[in-house]
Amino acid sequence: MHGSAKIANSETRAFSEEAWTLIAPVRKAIEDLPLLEELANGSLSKDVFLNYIQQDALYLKEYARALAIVASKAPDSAQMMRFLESSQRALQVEHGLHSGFLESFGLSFQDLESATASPSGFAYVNFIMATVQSSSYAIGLSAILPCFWIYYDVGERMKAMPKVAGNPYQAWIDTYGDENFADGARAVIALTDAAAASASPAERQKMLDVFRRASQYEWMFWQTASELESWRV
Ligand SMILES: Cc1ncc(CO)c(N)n1
Repeated sequence: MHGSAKIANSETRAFSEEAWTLIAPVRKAIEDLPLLEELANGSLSKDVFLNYIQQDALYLKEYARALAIVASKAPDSAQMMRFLESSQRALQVEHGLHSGFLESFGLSFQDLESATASPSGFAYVNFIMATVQSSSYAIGLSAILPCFWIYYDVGERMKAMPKVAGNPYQAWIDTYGDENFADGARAVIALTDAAAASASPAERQKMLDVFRRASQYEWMFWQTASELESWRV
């Protein structure tokens, strides 16, 4: 009995390790993003930040729906509860963190919700929604995991940097460097590993594919927000 638990464990561990290694080039590109460096040192232009935060509010609203769909596919009530809570948290961040920033930048919540999703933001949420709606729980988890893991990773890195006095973006850093956010991200990693343990080889491959694609979109989301990307026609 112990033996098989051990085997399951090393197999499951392998999934998140393999997935994280697979996206090493994407992670490197994220580390090199000027937007994140400037957010950390407080030098980011307000226009770019506001554009990012507006796009992110639109994203989080849809992401919250995706989490609720993942919850509906979970095999037990503990996992359902986790994703329903995460869904609620995403909406709280949209309303709390984002509207807090808007106030300090002189915009209203209406401005936030009336914005149009950028081509890349739109593509990302639609990819996530299509994946969670049409796929198994395991594949759905792999599509939503990069959102947790990459922000957790960025939050940890920023937290380790010396604090810049008067950084107007400190609340953003604090949100994603928070221990609760870290705990949540680690829990989703563990659940994805557990789901991968009973996935067929084909399903496992699909899990890696969607994990990588979502990670690429995470990079793209920040990159295109810095470019103030909009619909060209
Ligand atoms: C685009 C994006 N991905 C992940 C997160 C973290 O919840 C976020 N706020 N925005």
